[in-house]
Amino acid sequence: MMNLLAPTATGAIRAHGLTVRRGGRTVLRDLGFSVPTGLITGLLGPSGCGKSTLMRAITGTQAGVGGSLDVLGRPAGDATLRARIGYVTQAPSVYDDLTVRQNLDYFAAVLEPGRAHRADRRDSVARAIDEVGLASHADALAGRLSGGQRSRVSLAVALLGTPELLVLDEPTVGLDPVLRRDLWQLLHRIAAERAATILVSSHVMDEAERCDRLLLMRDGRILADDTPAALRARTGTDTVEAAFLHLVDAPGPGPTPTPTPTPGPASGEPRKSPR
Ligand SMILES: Nc1ncnc2c1ncn2[C@@H]1O[C@H](COP(=O)(O)OP(=O)(O)OP(=O)(O)O)[C@@H](O)[C@H]1O
Repeated sequence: MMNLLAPTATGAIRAHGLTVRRGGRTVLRDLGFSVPTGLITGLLGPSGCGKSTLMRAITGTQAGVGGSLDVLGRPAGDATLRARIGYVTQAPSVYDDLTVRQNLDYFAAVLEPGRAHRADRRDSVARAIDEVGLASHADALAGRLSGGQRSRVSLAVALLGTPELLVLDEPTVGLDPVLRRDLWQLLHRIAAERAATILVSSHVMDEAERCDRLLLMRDGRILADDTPAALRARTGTDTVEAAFLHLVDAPGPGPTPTPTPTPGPASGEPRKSPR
């Protein structure tokens, strides 16, 4: 049986010897990893470890990138990838003086301009608003929404155009525990219903348990590329946070950055669990 939780040769993102220099410093160093298609991969690590830089490299918005980085079968930054990736940055651009629907209409028109696409745009805006649960707020000004609702507007913008890959930079920052849980449930629904690959960053280790796979980062390097269960088992710990600390304290050159194949859904970690 195919192992759904292990990276495959046709992973959505594949990096080899990936290095990024910013401001004269090497901030990502010789990264090698694979992000499997159709799963939620969490990119976790302390503030400043390089999560946003890696996401920028993946979305083709970062200069100074060396090594090999393939996204959806194309080199990162390739023009054909623009419509295939939805990217929500840490400072998402939502216009406060527009309604939710007007915000989405605007971004839809940028993505798919022209009168000929008007009906498509209307459908894709309606679908995105519905998917993020904002149908009842579609005509509310974005500036009057709560933090959780605003982050769902950003997510809806990223869903326009039916992207195959969603890259979300710390979408749960500033949300209370209930809103965080709701957003994770929404991400799992989107991954399942759209068969999309989601790469989501967080510096909150307890969010790791909500991911199908994890890339743990520290100081510009990948510490581990595994499932939460395999990480806990490999390090003999009860939580991903403890596993992370175990890896940080490990003597020598540290754990191998290459992915460890792990048991699939049949062995105890379901593909989609209620989160
Ligand atoms: N514009 C920049 N020029 C030079 N160095 C930068 C720039 N932006 C970030 N850096 C450096 O790159 C490193 C990685 O930063 P990055 O923002 O990718 O980390 P992060 O893990 O996303 O942090 P956070 O969780 O706080 O957002 C840090 O050492 C940071 O100081």
